[in-house]
Amino acid sequence: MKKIVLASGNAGKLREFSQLFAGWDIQVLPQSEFDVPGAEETGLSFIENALIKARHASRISGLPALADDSGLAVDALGGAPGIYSARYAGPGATDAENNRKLLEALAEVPDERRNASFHCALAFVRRHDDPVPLVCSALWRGRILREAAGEQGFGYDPLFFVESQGMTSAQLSRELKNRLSHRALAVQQFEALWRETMGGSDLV
Ligand SMILES: O=c1nc[nH]c2c1ncn2[C@H]1C[C@H](O)[C@@H](COP(=O)(O)OP(=O)(O)OP(=O)(O)O)O1
Ligand SMILES: [Mg+2]
Repeated sequence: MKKIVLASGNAGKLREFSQLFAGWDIQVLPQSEFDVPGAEETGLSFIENALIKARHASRISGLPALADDSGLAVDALGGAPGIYSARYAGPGATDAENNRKLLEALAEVPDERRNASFHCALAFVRRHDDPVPLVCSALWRGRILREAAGEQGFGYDPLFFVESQGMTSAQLSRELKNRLSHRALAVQQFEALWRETMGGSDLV
């Protein structure tokens, strides 16, 4: 089976991807298997950072690589923390620290102005210098609660209220989150691009 590297060190993402790619005829291996260290995320957009991470993992592993750059954009904060979501409370911040900082930043914001969206950009490269990467992105709308609820998922999930389900994304089953989320929607787009581009090719 063809192997690709999943250019992420985030255990929550890796769990979701293993389910999202379950039916595919490719083997998706985490970058830790190739001793790929985290890349410096110097881009100004999710897409730029996804490309940086994919190229970095492909360069080190010598395999095709797929990266996810994602985060939470809060309307009342002008789109923050955005691409800085993972480092919102500082370099190496934990999910709990980031969530606490978000609640503090929104302490004075009324319920009707707490809209937010999760964004996910995916980038796939066949080689580190691939000039025609596959790139796609998607978003998922929700609202930021005043306290955490739910134990599933990771990151900002306990604060992200999904209106259509009446619960946070940390209260959704793994299956349901993987049908509704920004990451699930981006993988659907990726599948279409993959079929269109890779169908019948020996590039990967
Ligand atoms: O479904 C999600 N549910 C909750 N939180 C989420 C989700 N998706 C992204 N997030 C948050 C987590 C982290 O604060 C940031 C991603 O940052 P991001 O740089 O893409 O990932 P990361 O540094 O954790 O791992 P890596 O870069 O190795 O993939 O957005
Ligand atoms: Mg990161």
